[in-house]
Amino acid sequence: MNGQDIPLRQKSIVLIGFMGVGKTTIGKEIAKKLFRDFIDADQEIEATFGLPASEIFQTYGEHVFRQKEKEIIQGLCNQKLKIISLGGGAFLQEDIRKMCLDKCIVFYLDLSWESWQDRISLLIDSRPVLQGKSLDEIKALFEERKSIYQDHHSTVPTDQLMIDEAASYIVDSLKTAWDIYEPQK
Ligand SMILES: Nc1ncnc2c1ncn2[C@@H]1O[C@H](COP(=O)(O)OP(=O)(O)OP(=O)(O)O)[C@@H](O)[C@H]1O
Ligand SMILES: O=C(O)C1=C[C@@H](O)[C@@H](O)[C@H](O)C1
Ligand SMILES: [Mg+2]
Repeated sequence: MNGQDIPLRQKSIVLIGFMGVGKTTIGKEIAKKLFRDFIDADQEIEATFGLPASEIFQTYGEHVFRQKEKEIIQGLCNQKLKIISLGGGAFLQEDIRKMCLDKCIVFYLDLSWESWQDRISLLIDSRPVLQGKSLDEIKALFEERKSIYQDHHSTVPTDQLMIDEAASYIVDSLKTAWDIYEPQK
């Protein structure tokens, strides 16, 4: 099915952004508020290999992780009414960007470097892409990755928002868009 054949109200919601901006945490809250299922692409990949992402990287290499990531996200994009959190590097792949933008509604969670740094201790052990990097190298990656997130439908400035507030912001903007573009009779 092409994206234009899916009613806006039924399109799955995709969250993108750098590691640790809150895609998984906020995604779960959105799912509760909209009574939809939540799916985390990273967790699906990890379940396929029976290994955490860091061990998939170590054992098979990043390219195997990325290949599986594309397959999994393709399957997820073909499902309606889901809330989907992508891994921070998923939008590096043009095919993934295209699929998500065509079939789903894509929200970019935008967090400043200053706020992101406060979370680093929560992330460093479980995100292979951060391991062995200095703070300057991580900052360079953070800045470089911004360009891949520029393809999206809506931005959520998350710096000043608690988890529940960010989820409400997304739900409210969805409801506004649904009412404008697909008013219920
Ligand atoms: N708006 C927020 N305010 C404060 N803390 C937050 C917020 N959003 C997320 N967090 C915290 O930041 C940490 C990282 O969040 P989360 O795992 O949801 O990020 P992610 O975007 O899914 O990362 P990844 O791409 O690596 O999977 C968690 O400990 C979470 O509780
Ligand atoms: O930013 C990245 O490249 C990654 C982010 C995580 O969500 C995982 O998808 C994996 O650790 C790679
Ligand atoms: Mg996550």
